[in-house]
Amino acid sequence: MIAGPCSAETEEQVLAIAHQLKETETSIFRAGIWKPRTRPGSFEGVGAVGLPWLQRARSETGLKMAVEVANKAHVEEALKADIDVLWIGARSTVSPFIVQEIADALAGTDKVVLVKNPVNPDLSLWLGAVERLQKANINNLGVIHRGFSTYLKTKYRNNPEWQLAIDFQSHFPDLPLILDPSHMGGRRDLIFDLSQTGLDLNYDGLMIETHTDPDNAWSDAAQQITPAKFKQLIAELRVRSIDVDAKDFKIKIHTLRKQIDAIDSQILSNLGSRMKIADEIGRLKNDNNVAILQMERWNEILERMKLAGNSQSLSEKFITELFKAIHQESIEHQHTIIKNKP
Ligand SMILES: O=C(O)C(=O)C[C@]1(C(=O)O)C=C[C@@H](O)C=C1
Repeated sequence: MIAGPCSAETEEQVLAIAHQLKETETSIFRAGIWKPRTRPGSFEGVGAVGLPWLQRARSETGLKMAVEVANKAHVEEALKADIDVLWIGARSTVSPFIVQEIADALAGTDKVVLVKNPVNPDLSLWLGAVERLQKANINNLGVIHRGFSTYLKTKYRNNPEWQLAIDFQSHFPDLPLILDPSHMGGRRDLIFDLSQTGLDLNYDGLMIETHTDPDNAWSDAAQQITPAKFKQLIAELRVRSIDVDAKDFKIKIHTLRKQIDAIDSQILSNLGSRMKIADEIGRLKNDNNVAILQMERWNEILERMKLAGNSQSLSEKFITELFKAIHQESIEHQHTIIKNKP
């Protein structure tokens, strides 16, 4: 559990929050000292003067201290202050130059370094940042999933894109994966559900912004909660185990998974049959000099499937993505046919 204010504001604020969090499940206290803000003019952090506040909070509470670092100077200051955990923010992870600068400044450290996902949903940037740190011989690594920018309007400040984090994990299965529901949701009322989803997906930890007076926080007021609310939220969360030994569970899940395997094979075989028909249409189009893309027909299929999906409790988003992928594959098949048989 990592908790603490978005920003360190005053020494009193840091100490008050840390003392309240000491009575909770928190093991690491977070506080932004240098705050990268999208636009100039808002509070950009107290800077290095806040580091002694964190040192005092650590000696009074025993909590480990975490700050964000965004360049070489920040790393040097944070290491000098013996901060325990340093995290690289989403706006830094997008920049290989900055990540390299931070990695060089941290080279060989045994401090814990956490890498937030890049602002945009680009898996390679996230992987690349971790690789740069590993190359600099930094071995106490972890990652933080805080969601991604999107031009689509969603209820989240940063869209979760859960699959991207799962893809990340398949590349680095041993790195601790932490969820940041505060930045993902951007709203207090979304923190619980996001946290529970994280635990259901077997995340290793949570980073939650907490403040003694959230409404008057100097940054990100809408997404912070009081230490008391944090304590209650943690108590209500259900931590899942990856597996249980219960015989009944094992038998039931085995049977259900067999059913899924059979249905998956059926889906694949149906897709293969559909593609064979698309190939035939491709040959017909080629013989008659007809264009591959048939917008009207494609729209008709999509609308019909969305309606049918609805009655099977399948979301419009899922149906659209599924059929777009099928249509794309069909078009690629027809291209291959036309290329090979002019
Ligand atoms: O109906 C066609 O013309 C097809 O080639 C089939 C199909 C499809 O896969 O459904 C593929 C491409 C067209 O844009 C429309 C539909």
